[in-house]
Amino acid sequence: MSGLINPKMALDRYPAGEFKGGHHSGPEKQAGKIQSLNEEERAHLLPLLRNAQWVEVVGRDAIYKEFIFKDFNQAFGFMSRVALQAEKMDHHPEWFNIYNKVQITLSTHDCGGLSQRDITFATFIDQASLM
Ligand SMILES: C[C@H](O)[C@H](O)[C@H]1CNC2=NC(N)=NC(=O)C2=N1
Repeated sequence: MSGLINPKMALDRYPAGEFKGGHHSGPEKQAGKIQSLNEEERAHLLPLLRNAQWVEVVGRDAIYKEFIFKDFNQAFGFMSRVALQAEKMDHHPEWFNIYNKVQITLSTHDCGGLSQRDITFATFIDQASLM
């Protein structure tokens, strides 16, 4: 699938929790509360996501992408990889699966919108869809 997020580019620019040039140690570190992405971060990161076929959800600060696999087995293998990573990150997708199709929406409930975690997770999800 062309245009996948280049994980290096996305994470180099904003490794999870560290935003160079920000006013604080990192968007997620302020007072332990996760911060939603600011305008500057969005300006840099959202084009990368759009390039990888993620779309912004209308009426919600969230991103969405649909994945289609050869069959259910492949789809479920993908979902298993994503589920394990979700547990590892303590960051979970909103998703729907019908046979070989997996629809994923990402947003951070703790801040009511997109955070760096969603970017990091989307990058992982794109990689996991290639395996
Ligand atoms: C208690 C638990 O750590 C929190 O509820 C975690 C779990 N997984 C999560 N997943 C997502 N997408 N957003 C969150 O804010 C979130 N918070």
